[in-house]
Amino acid sequence: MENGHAKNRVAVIGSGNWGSVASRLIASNTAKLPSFHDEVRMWVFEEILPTGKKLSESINQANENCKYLPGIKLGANVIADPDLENAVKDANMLVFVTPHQFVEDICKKLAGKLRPGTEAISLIKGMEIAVEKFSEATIGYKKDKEVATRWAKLFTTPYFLVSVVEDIEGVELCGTLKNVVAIAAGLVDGLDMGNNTKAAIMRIGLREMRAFSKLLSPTVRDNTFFESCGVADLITTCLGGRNRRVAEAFARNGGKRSFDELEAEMLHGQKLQGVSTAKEVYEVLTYRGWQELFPLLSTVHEICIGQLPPTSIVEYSEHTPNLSIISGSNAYY
Ligand SMILES: NC(=O)C1=CN([C@@H]2O[C@H](COP(=O)(O)OP(=O)(O)OC[C@H]3O[C@@H](n4cnc5c(N)ncnc54)[C@H](O)[C@@H]3O)[C@@H](O)[C@H]2O)C=CC1
Ligand SMILES: O=C(CO)COP(=O)(O)O
Repeated sequence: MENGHAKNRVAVIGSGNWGSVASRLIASNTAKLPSFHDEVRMWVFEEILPTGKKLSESINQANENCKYLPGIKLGANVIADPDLENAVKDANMLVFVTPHQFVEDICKKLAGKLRPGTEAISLIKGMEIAVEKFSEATIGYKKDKEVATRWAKLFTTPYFLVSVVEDIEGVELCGTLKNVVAIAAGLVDGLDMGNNTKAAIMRIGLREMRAFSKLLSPTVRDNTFFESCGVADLITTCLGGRNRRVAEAFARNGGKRSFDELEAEMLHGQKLQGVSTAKEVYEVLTYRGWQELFPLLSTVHEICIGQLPPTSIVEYSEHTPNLSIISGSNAYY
């Protein structure tokens, strides 16, 4: 018996690429661990496939998400459920893993529908784990290490190492901000600027991530940026992620085709997070008067909305008066 329940029941809210991978990973553990019910309910945002079949039915029949994670069996104990309320009604552990733009609406629908004492985690990390290549992740927690450890147990496998860090805000902000830097890295790729430029962009991006996080939330720890959720996730996403790939196409098209158009064409229903995150970050920068402190984060948004050309990603330094801060000794950098 853990956290007051006879057995923990897990529901995964989301069934995209990472949502499907997470469900598979979790289900492989719930099937083995006596403190968990075997079944993992996976809420599916219902879609009709080109065959005319419902996505949720297709997943349950094939034990595979043919749209978002084709070719990978999820495990017989993963049950796709298009009814959000039904998917969570028996669960005491919720795993949120939808694109962030949908979370508010989902939370409104869940208000008042959860069992008392229900715990939740938000997934922020991305790697090639569906095919069981070695990777790792970080769980951020506040005070209660026992809760964090229970979540870590749910995710850890021999090929997926999970560490816990007492810094929720730092872990969250790492996962959020690296998607903006990934857009910058993709632009550099699309401009054929080469590895040195890309490495410089990643380095400046990491410094801006850390500085922005610490300004926003002074409890954020430096060490968090050296965990898997920090530098490792930044590297993987800048080398191979969806944000990087679509940004590369955006730059190759000279900014003439919008991110929305390229996302729809290239990702087939998967969602970019970096473009909307850049906008949200920009709003904070503008509101707080921090724009000049964060030239990279600001420039990414201005490029995404067509205010600046893609080439500005390597030019902002020339007309940004505060850039010296980045290489200087500013307390935040
Ligand atoms: N794919 C990856 O490697 C990783 C992704 N993440 C994060 O996890 C979150 C989810 O990403 P993925 O699972 O990759 O999703 P995805 O981008 O592969 O798929 C999009 C998902 O959104 C759903 N959707 C579309 N419209 C919706 C609506 N109106 N309401 C609710 N859902 C809707 C789709 O049905 C689909 O499940 C994102 O924030 C992403 O950044 C985190 C780590 C790794
Ligand atoms: O980690 C990820 C999202 O947070 C995956 O990155 P991409 O969406 O760029 O593939």
